[in-house]
Amino acid sequence: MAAAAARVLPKAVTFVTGNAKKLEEVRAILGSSIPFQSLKLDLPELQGEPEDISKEKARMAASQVNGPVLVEDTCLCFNALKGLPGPYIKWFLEKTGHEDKSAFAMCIFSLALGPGEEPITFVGKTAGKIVPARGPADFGWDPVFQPDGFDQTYAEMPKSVKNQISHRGKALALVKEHFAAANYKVQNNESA
Ligand SMILES: O=c1[nH]c(=O)c2ncn([C@@H]3O[C@H](COP(=O)(O)OP(=O)(O)OP(=O)(O)O)[C@@H](O)[C@H]3O)c2[nH]1
Ligand SMILES: [Mg+2]
Repeated sequence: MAAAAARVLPKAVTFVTGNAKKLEEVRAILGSSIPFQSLKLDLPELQGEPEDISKEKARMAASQVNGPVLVEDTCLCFNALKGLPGPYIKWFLEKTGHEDKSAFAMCIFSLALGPGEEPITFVGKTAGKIVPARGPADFGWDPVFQPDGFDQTYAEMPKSVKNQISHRGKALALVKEHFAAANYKVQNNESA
């Protein structure tokens, strides 16, 4: 019996983000494994469960792009605060006496093949702890997150090492597996 026909996409997948540092990492991690173009859009910052936020971002992006999109939502979550995500990090570090500085970085990619299509999610998590800042401060909380098994923070390690072990690297490994299995065909390959 012949294999199921590959799904034809009207154009290459667009990775939508307003964050240049994310785009830099996604490019480095994906290389030429998945042909994609990118678009800088400031999507609304939604509230809710990380997976729902990521899916909703994908729905909004797919309707704006009118085609297949990939988006991601990232958070740094503290085990001491039952996984409460990111924005309270400064307060957490300076004002709280929590003994438990363990945390995890989580990245949830969502792929929507077009407007109105249910997004598929890919989750990557890296466990570590929150430490006083070390290393270059050009990407969010990289200086204060030290992954388990390493004596450097994300900011201190070479990019190639971060990308191999990071929340983003792990989630993108799943995205790559999905693309390899799905074998999408792009109708009008005008991606760069
Ligand atoms: O130190 C970091 N290392 C990382 O690997 C990383 N990934 C994301 N972030 C930051 O975490 C917040 C998430 O927000 P976020 O997912 O909504 O992203 P964003 O709003 O910047 O872009 P986007 O939503 O347009 O894609 C933003 O402040 C990002 O700068 C990171 N910080
Ligand atoms: Mg955002």
